[in-house]
Amino acid sequence: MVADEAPEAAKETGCGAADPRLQGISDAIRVVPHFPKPGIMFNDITPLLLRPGVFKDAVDMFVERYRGMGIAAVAGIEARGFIFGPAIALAIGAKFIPLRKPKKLPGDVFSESYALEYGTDCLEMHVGAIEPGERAVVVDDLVATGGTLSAAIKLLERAGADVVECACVIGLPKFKVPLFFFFFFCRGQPIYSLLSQFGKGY
Ligand SMILES: O=P(O)(O)OC[C@H]1O[C@H](OP(=O)(O)OP(=O)(O)O)[C@H](O)[C@@H]1O
Ligand SMILES: Nc1ncnc2[nH]cnc12
Repeated sequence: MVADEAPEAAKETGCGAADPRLQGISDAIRVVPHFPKPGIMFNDITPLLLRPGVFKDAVDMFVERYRGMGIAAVAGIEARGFIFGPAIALAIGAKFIPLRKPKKLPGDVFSESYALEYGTDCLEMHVGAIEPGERAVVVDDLVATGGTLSAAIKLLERAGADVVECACVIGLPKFKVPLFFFFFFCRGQPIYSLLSQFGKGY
């Protein structure tokens, strides 16, 4: 069942309000109140994954945006960035870089800690995964406070990468700085999200 508070198609994030695929993507997001903590409205993308056509629409929209842009690497954030990132990377001919939670990667790593809507966490990336000057896109399912994306951008920039954009299915207004600024930019990098939750009372 998909709750009617599901995010709306983004109006101004560059993907075009009229794209008919966005309604199906929006309809396939389930909002679960009070998960994993009281007060959190959890946006669950798993119903979308059960609809292959809708899942493909979401991946295709990212691929259409990033194909031909000289993107060398798609960096996916554990865990839900691992669902969308590899498909996008393969389709645009880029490598996939997993940005993992602590102590999962066996080699030398860069580490960045960050604050979450419901806790704190850390991301790690293998040293040598990306070369200085390579163009990268960061992929995740959702941006809320932007803390996770900020940590991902910091990791890539520490390795000398050129982070072109961050790509998410859902943008939630959990902003710590003025709304307009933060929705479109995270550490100076643009955020492209297919859906947004503006005006829904979050
Ligand atoms: O914009 P932010 O406030 O940083 O929140 C967004 C992050 O939160 C969720 O992951 P979570 O940390 O819950 O990890 P999980 O995917 O491993 O459950 C989501 O998949 C993003 O990575
Ligand atoms: N409200 C939310 N729903 C799903 N994932 C999240 N990550 C951070 N906030 C979230």
